[in-house]
Amino acid sequence: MSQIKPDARQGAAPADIAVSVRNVSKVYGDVQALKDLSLDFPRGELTSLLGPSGCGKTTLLKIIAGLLPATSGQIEVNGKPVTEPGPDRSFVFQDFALLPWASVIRNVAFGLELRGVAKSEREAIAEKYIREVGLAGFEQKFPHQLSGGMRQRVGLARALSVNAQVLLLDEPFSAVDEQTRRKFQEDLLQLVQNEKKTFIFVTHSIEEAVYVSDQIAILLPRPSRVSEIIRPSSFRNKGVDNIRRDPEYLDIVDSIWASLRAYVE
Ligand SMILES: Nc1ncnc2c1ncn2[C@@H]1O[C@H](COP(=O)(O)OP(=O)(O)OP(=O)(O)O)[C@@H](O)[C@H]1O
Repeated sequence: MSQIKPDARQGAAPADIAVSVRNVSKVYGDVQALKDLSLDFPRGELTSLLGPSGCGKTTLLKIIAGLLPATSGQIEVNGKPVTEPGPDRSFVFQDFALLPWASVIRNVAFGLELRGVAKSEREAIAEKYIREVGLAGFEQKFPHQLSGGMRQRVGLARALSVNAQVLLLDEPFSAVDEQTRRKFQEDLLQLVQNEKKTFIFVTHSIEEAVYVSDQIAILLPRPSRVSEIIRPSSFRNKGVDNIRRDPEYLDIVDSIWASLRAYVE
């Protein structure tokens, strides 16, 4: 692994940066949620934001999505300042945000429908991503006929089908059981490899962050700042079944827990 202190990050992170967060602060009334936070997200990689509850992870994700203005500082996606939501980014919400009256295929194709893409074309694209997230055969089902985990996959397929280059995932696996969660994590690794998109992933789980990430940004609270950036190196290509017993994986999990345990009330 490489551990990068935030102020030394430029030297060690890959040069091809898809999303750059520079000196971002966010104040809600008298709560300073983020303070002078800077962080780079390398293109084609998955970066996790990990930190105690209330440390501003969702706030940062929403600012990158353009759903919330920063109080100060800049965000750039592919070198362009973010001022509002745009087609280059897609947010997968914690609570699914599916259309209850629409079938899986219509839900997945919905972003393309809004963009005026013809029905046959958008359904072909939706089919591809429905397969890729493991929902083949469920195209004509409705959200209430699916488990929470399956609904989450519909949200992910919808985000992929609009071909956004940056996918923002806010605790996408929090509502599913442990076995489903593990399967999702494996699938996510595969998706990151296949899709070459930039994933920004919020999670509360140290193990999950280490399992799925190319880069982990540890955020500490009150006010939120980046305390450490960790880039696991040795286990990523050893196969999904071997990661959890890899010595580097176990070391990183332990060292993150040592950093965060003081913040658990
Ligand atoms: N709309 C809001 N108005 C006022 N304060 C807010 C608002 N949204 C978030 N906050 C505060 O900002 C801080 C950061 O919240 P945020 O939800 O970004 O943290 P988080 O790390 O995502 O938390 P969690 O892990 O619990 O989801 C918290 O103190 C929270 O109470």
